[in-house]
Amino acid sequence: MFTIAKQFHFSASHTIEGVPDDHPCKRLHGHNYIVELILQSESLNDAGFVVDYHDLATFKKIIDTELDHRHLNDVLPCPTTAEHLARYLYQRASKFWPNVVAVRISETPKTWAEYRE
Ligand SMILES: Nc1nc2c(c(=O)[nH]1)N=C([C@H](O)[C@H](O)COP(=O)(O)OP(=O)(O)OP(=O)(O)O)CN2
Ligand SMILES: [Zn+2]
Repeated sequence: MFTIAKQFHFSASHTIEGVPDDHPCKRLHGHNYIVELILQSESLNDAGFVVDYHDLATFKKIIDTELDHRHLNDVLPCPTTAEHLARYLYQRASKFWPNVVAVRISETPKTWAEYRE
């Protein structure tokens, strides 16, 4: 099995509503998010790729258009946690690349959340 991954970046603000009032994430704040898109395949195409990294430019466009420099609470129809964001982007990506296996989101250098089916 071959696995590839590519990182993408965006900046956005959010609040998390479902936490106690004294939780810092209830306050308006932002992150420089890192998104990792992970794809797998048992075979390679004629060029020797799972997917050409260049073809993932469509995913960058989705992130830039839908998430970058936005308030995530206005975008996602669910809590704006890293977990939900990972699932949202997995579902967007898997429409274009059926061999997406996971999306991983980092809000800080010390944390990540991943969605895979
Ligand atoms: N399981 C989750 N926990 C938290 C999420 C999340 O999306 N999923 N999000 C947040 C905050 O939005 C933000 O990411 C802060 O995280 P935290 O690691 O607490 O960041 P800090 O820089 O404050 O961490 P230090 O403890 O200072 O290292 C919170 N939890
Ligand atoms: Zn946050």
